[in-house]
Amino acid sequence: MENRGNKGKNSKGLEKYFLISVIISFILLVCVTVLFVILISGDKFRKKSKKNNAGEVTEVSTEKISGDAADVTGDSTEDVNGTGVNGKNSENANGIVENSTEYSQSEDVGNGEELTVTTDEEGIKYSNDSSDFVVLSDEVPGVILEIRYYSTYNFVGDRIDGYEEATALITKEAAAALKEVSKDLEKKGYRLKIYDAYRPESAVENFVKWAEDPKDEKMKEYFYPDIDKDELFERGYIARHSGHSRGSTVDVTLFDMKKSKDVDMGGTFDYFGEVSQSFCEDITEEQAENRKILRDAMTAHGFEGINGEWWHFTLADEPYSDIYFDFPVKRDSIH
Ligand SMILES: C[C@@H](N)C(=O)N[C@H](C)C(=O)O
Ligand SMILES: [Zn+2]
Repeated sequence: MENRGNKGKNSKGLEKYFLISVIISFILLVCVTVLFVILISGDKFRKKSKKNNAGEVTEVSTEKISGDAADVTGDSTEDVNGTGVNGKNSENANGIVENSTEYSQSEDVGNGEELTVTTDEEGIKYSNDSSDFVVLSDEVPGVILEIRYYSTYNFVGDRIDGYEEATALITKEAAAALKEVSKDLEKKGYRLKIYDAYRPESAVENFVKWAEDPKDEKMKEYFYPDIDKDELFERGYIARHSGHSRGSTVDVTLFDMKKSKDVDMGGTFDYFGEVSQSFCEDITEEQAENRKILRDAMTAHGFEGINGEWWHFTLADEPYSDIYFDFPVKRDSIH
């Protein structure tokens, strides 16, 4: 009887130890899990927080996403703090897809205005805020528009992405300066004819895509007969980040009101070759003088030309010297 009583006591004691060790193991498991979760989320937070130029903390994800690249290629857009973060995914050499994310912030652009600006992984700033832009023909009476990238008569041979109407948009500052240029030239019997003004980033992307297709040379004989298509960017005839996208650049020529025709500049718009150089010596004196009339009128009101293209001028004191805009060329883009 006493033996049976001891056996009963021993098995109860064993049960007790078993129960206690189960409880301890369970508590240990919970602790390890909690610790693991804290470590993981801490790491993620450290990666996501980065100070922007203004000293504010902005979301910048450098998160690595492994797995099937096909699932994650393309652009992703995610709203963060109401401003937006655009992630562009690219696969690295190890087959890991890196989400090198752009970030957006509100930026004081120095003229009392705040713009929402997105900075990409190369540090290039973009905005789709058109609030400082106007319709050029509303501000400069008598200006003539021949918007080549809306038409198909340009070096690509098609309407260019982002040109949705045959109109010209430009910053208020550049429009005010052009108005003065136009007034001066009118006294001499000329009007300004505009080929291009603000150029959306999407248009530049269209140029880049076109340049990557060596078979598409349908406009070669008119615009670049002596230059290999694959050298147009390299030689500076077309820019990957164009001053036009900053909103204060125009491509312009003179229209003679008495003769009712374009003034002879000894070369045509977007001809990629030496004759387009502003001070080309291979043109007549009269043609050189005509280029001078245009250049003098533009520089008198704050524009600067470039050597490679007699028709291309940028407002020297441009309001957005490092911001590239991307909204469509159409009246509706202006509020
Ligand atoms: C493409 C041509 N019209 C032009 O604008 N070229 C300059 C270099 C640019 O792309 O800004
Ligand atoms: Zn130009």
